[in-house]
Amino acid sequence: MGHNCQVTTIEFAKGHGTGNDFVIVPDPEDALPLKDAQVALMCDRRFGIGGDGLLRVVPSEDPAAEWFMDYRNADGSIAEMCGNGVRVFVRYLLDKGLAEGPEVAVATRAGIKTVTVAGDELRVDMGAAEFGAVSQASVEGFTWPGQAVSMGNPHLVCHLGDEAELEALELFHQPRYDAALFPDGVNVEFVTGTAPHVRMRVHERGVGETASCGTGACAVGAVALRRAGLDTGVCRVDVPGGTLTIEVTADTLFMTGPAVIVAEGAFRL
Ligand SMILES: N[C@@H](CCC[C@H](N)C(=O)O)C(=O)O
Repeated sequence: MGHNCQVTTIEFAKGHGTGNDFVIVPDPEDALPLKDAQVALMCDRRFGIGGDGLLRVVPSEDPAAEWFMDYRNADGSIAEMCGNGVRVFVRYLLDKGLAEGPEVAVATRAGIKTVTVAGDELRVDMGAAEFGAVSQASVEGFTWPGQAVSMGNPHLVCHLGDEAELEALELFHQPRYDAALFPDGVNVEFVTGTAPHVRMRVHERGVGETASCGTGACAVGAVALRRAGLDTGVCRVDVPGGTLTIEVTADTLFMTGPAVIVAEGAFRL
């Protein structure tokens, strides 16, 4: 890559949702099956474009949706779902005239997600949070109990004592977790506050600490409501990059938040 004269250029856009940023690669012919190393290079903040993940826009094989979101983490690994990513994906489709609002169905590895334009923001039917075992996570010798939650992808939601503890947390490295419970890795959220308003930081599988994680905020909102004794309700989740609103209903969970496209270009691979 980059050492011979043959240069391939790849059209891309760049977008973010509450600071969780993505390289978007339109691939309407499904002709660019990017290798892990190529994804990692494009997501590299010094040697590439920079992003927490990559969203390849490819035709869907499911008749219920026109487009499939091929989501990859910054290290090139595949994840089942990305909540901020799906809003950014739909913002891109709408901007490019590849889909018509106000409701857009997107195929993902975690099934079809319906995204609805809600003023300046986008609201996603994420499907119900699935609660798993109680486990724990450790950072620098400190251990907190955590609740396993699946939003299609795996999460471990840990409640901390106070804001100072959350601020002081060192999330440069992957927190330690029970590898038997999460054989494919896990996204770990650290939370303070109680529903209807909580704050979180997150260490994402395949990425590191990010400014936001949509599926993580869904897991955190669902756990916060349950801890408050509520089966349904609304919880505001503040992340370092902004705010997401989580609504739990009797049979599903909605996430509402911003999605912005900030740049377009051609990457020389
Ligand atoms: N940032 C995403 C989650 C991306 C996938 C995650 N890192 C995983 O490996 O499961 C979101 O907004 O949900």
